Amino acid sequence: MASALSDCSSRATARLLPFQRSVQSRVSQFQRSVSIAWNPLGMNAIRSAASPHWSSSAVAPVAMTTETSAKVIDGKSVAKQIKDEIAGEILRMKDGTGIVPGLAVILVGSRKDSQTYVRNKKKACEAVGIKSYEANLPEDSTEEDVLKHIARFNDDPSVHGILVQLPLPRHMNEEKILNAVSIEKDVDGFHPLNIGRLAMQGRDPLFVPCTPKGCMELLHRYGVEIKGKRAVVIGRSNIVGMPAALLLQDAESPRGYRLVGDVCYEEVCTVASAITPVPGGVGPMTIAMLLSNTLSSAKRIHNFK
Ligand SMILES: Nc1nc(=O)c2c([nH]1)NC[C@@H]1CN(c3ccc(C(=O)N[C@@H](CCC(=O)O)C(=O)O)cc3)C=[N+]21
Repeated sequence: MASALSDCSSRATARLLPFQRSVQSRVSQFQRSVSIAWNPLGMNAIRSAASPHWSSSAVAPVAMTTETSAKVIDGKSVAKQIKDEIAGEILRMKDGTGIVPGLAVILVGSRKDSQTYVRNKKKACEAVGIKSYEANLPEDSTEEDVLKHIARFNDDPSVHGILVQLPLPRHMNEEKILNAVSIEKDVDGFHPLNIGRLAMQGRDPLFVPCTPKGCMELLHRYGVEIKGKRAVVIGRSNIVGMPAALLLQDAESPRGYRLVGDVCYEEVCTVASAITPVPGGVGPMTIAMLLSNTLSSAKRIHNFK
């Protein structure tokens, strides 16, 4: 048995061969979103495996002509549940302290996809009671312009999370800009210090990157045990693949690297016990985790338990 998280930023595009009986998942980023597939029980067990952890309302079978088909992990419904929990916590915090969490998003340029993501994040913030702040800078801004906005948000006590929408225009040094975000407000978890801490035993990062965190949360909420399983992560981008691998290792999985390839959803459905769809899988979870990180940040900064 094996599982895989694949990151479509990698060049690997091989299709899963059904006879391998291995589990594949796909974690893509940016324009595409993410799938997780998991086969903890093996193919024969799939149809009879009615684990008590699987909430029937959150699980739907995929229409397939083949004999077996994976449970579809409903990221959208889990994300909604999490957002409801967050909204409750924000009310409690507001009642207790008068403070509401604030998220600042910096968008440079006018990429349509980035504008859509930013709009969706803003809507999600409003829905749970997070105040959102926005800085929209023109494509030809300088690094210094962006750094100035980061510094302003770093110093603004009503802002608890800062997100610099990626990708940045080519003329900018991404590392330099992400480095400037205060580590206490780095709700994306992209600051080198947060990523470094994720890799170190016994030094918890202040924030875990939202997409891999969302994948782990889906596995957790669906009762999928990670300990002792073999996991394959495809792609090692700083924001999805690499932190995903670190989080899975944390769960005491054996270590090792091997390139497997991208996933073919239709084929994987026949061998995996569970898979996340696109849309409605990891994408909505990414946003829910961003809200969760922003809430945790506000709680930490104001010492609200
Ligand atoms: N600093 C930064 N942090 C990010 O977290 C970040 C980023 N930059 N740049 C872009 C990527 C992409 N990303 C997505 C979030 C939600 C969906 C999402 O909710 N997708 C929906 C589909 C939406 C649609 O209808 O197209 C779904 O999968 O169901 C997708 C992609 C966050 N990103």
